This record gives sequence, C-alpha cells and structure tokens, in this order.
Amino acid sequence: GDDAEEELETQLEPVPLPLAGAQRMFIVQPRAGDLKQRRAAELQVAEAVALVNTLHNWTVVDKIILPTKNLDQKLIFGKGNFQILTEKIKRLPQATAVFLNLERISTLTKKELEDAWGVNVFDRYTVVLHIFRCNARTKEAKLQIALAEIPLLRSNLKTEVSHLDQQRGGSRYIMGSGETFLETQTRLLRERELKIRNALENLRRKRSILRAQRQRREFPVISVMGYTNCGKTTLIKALTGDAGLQPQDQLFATLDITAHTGYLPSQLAVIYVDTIGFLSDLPHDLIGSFSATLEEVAHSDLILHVRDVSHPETVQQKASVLSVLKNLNLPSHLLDSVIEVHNKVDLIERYEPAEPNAIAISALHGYGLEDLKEEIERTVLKATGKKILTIKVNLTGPQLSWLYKEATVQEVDVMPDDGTASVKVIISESVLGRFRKHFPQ
Ligand SMILES: Nc1nc2c(ncn2[C@@H]2O[C@H](COP(=O)(O)OP(=O)(O)OP(=O)(O)O)[C@@H](O)[C@H]2O)c(=O)[nH]1
Ligand SMILES: [Mg+2]
Repeated sequence: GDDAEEELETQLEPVPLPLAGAQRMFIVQPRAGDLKQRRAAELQVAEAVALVNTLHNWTVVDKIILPTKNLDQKLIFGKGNFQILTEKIKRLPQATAVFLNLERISTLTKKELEDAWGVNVFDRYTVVLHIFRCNARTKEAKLQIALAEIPLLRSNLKTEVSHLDQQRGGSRYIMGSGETFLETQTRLLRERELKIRNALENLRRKRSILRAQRQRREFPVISVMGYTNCGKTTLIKALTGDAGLQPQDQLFATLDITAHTGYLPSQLAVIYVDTIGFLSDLPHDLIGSFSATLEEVAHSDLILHVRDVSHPETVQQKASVLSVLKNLNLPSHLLDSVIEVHNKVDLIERYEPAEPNAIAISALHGYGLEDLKEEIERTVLKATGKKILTIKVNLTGPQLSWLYKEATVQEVDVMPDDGTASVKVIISESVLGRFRKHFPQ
C-alpha cells in the first residue's frame, strides 16, 4: 500500500555518488585500432561532450580520441599512448575528473588510473546514471535509477572489502551475528534490490490497469520516440497544447513515460506517449532498468520516430534508434507502420527529406503539423481497424446517444422533416457489429 511505498522511499536515501558538485572534465575517447572506427569515435566523443553539458555545473576542459588495440583487456591503452595521456592530464591542473568514455571500467582499473593521474576517473555508466538521477522527477524514474545503481554499489563493495582485508588481514565478524562484513553488506544490497523490484512491480500493475481502461475507451495510443533532444516533448506539446510539458535543451530531459491527449483532424481523440530519448550507446544495465517502461510502447497503435534532421550526426542517430527499436521485440505491424518525422527543418534552408515517406516539420514553430496529423490519422485508422462512416439514425430512439457513448461522433446533420439525422462517426468493426445487433433496423 501507500504506507509501504512511503517507507521504501525514506529507505532509498540516495547513495552518494562521487560526481556531485562542479566538475571540469577531460574527455578521453578510446577507439578501436582500425581507421574505419574513426567516425564512430567522433560521434561518441560528441555524445560525451553533450552528456557533460547536460548539467549546469559540469564543463569540458578538453577532449582526446586515442586508438587502443584491446578495448576489453585490463590495459586499455598501449604504453606509449598511456604516457601521452598521463602527461596531457598533468598539464591540465584545472581538470577535476577524467571521463573515460567506455561503458564500464572495473573498480580496479579505475583505481589504478586514478593513482596514475591524480584525478577521479568515471565511465559512461556512472556519468549517465548521475544525469538520470539529477533529472528524475517521478517515483518510478527514481526507483528505476535506484535499481540501476545496484551493480555499481556491488562492485564498489567488493573493492572496499578487499581494501579492508589488506589493511587488517583476516575476516571480521560483526559482533555476535556470525556474518562477515561482506556477507552483511551483500545481504542488505540484495534486500534493497528486492524492495525496489517489488515497488516497481506495484507501480506497473497500477499502470496496466490504466492501460486496460484506456483500451476499453478505445483511444488509439501513439508512442513518440527518437534520439534524445530531437524534439519529442516539443512535438507533443504542439500536437496537444499541453502547457504542462517542458521541453528542454538537454539530454534526457524526459525520463518517464507520460500520456497526453490530442485530437486528429476529424476530432478523433488519441493519446500521445512521451518516452525517454535514445543514445547510441546507452549502457546495457540502464536499458535493462528502463526496459519495462519501454515495454509500454509495444501496446501502442503507432510509433512516431522523431529525428532532429539539423543535427550533424542525424544519419547515425537514426541507425541507432532503429537498432534499439529492433531489440525491443515490438510486434511487426508496429515496426512496419512507423512514421518518420523530420523535425527542426526551420534550421535548414529549403529542406527536402531524402526518405520518400518522411514528413518534414518544425515542432517549435508549428510548421507541417497539419500534414503530420493527417498522416497520423490515416495510419491510426488503418492500424486500429477503425472507419469513418455516415450512419442514418432515428432521433426518437436511443441510437444517437449510444453512438456518442461507444464511438466518436464527428458531425450530426439533422433532417427536421422526417426526424432522422446523418451521423458521421469514427467506429471500429467490433463496435459497428454491436451497433447493428442492437439496432437491426
Ligand atoms: N529550432 C528548433 N528547435 C527545436 C524544435 N523542436 C524542438 N526544438 C528544441 O530542441 C530542444 C529539445 O527539445 P525537447 O522537446 O525537450 O526534446 P526531447 O526529444 O523531448 O528530449 P529528451 O526528453 O531529452 O530526450 C529544445 O531546446 C527545443 O526547443 C524545432 O522544430 N526547431
Ligand atoms: Mg523529452
């Protein structure tokens, strides 16, 4: 119940992460040996810069791309490159930290590098997690982040314990309990993880009830997806007029799935779902924590893939979004009907989409939205098996109020002479079947 949830929240005091406060970061981007990887490394380093710029008290002091032959081994850089790097860092006394843009580095490697360089060293997992935590607003986002922190805490614990062992030697028992320090801490972590998973499960159960209610009311659901900062929230705001939405010029502004009602040209009500933005290499454990949120997408009727076509790396961004979408195990009809939306065309002179079916818009300036709504309507009607029909009803009977309740009435044309009306409705096959059964005449 709510009491249990509140209790959990007080227990989930944020774990202090070393990244709090102002950071002046030196970005180190390793790239695989062959030259073909150069472009990929450039995108990654641009993303690292964008990540650092996300938080107002973080800045980039410098960045470097360094080739490495053995990304997966303990020694990340060859001797020569390591030397170059160490000297460069020593010449940057204003840097407070090195952002080593690898998904994860082991605690041991981290410690060795920190000893050699005299500054903190962070991997992408830690950096992204910290940003997520700063941006999390709702209970669910906070829980998902707390869950994503567990692996980090677990590996910190191991290093901490081996450190203690070196200092004191032998095993230490917590007085009387018969448990070693490591055992106690491991158990506490396991309990914490279980509590978080239960609380998330509860939230999701509530949401699946909402989903069922939504489906009964037969509002089509449209998931708005795309690379982070491409303009998803801005677009939904423009389509729905929802003043509560806050687009921001930063990565991962949206960490929760939120639903907003909008209307298509023929007054069909739809629900737009705002989602978390993608990055080319979101750490896997983080994707895991958020995957249940993304599962929601599988239950939608249509996906809009929004792209920032003014971004220099827009083509790579599209590829990485498509590959994430593919891994979400979405039903194939959903993948086949994706509408590609080319956003921010106000920043490009005379923009012409290269893709034949894409729709060019400016969510910020409201350009192209009517075309987009029409395309959404066409696709949604097709996807949901709904039709727009004109039905003749007798105004003395209950047909009209039945239609108002069960379908979407768009227009009522009353014929005063014979007491009938022509009613234009958006109606699904199944509702039409029920209508015919109720009112055979
Ligand atoms: N010039 C221009 N800027 C836009 C347009 N659409 C959005 N933006 C800007 O792009 C930035 C990001 O917009 P958001 O709507 O927050 O992007 P998002 O995709 O929701 O981002 P995340 O939630 O962080 O993944 C904001 O500064 C917007 O004002 C557009 O059509 N033209
Ligand atoms: Mg957003």
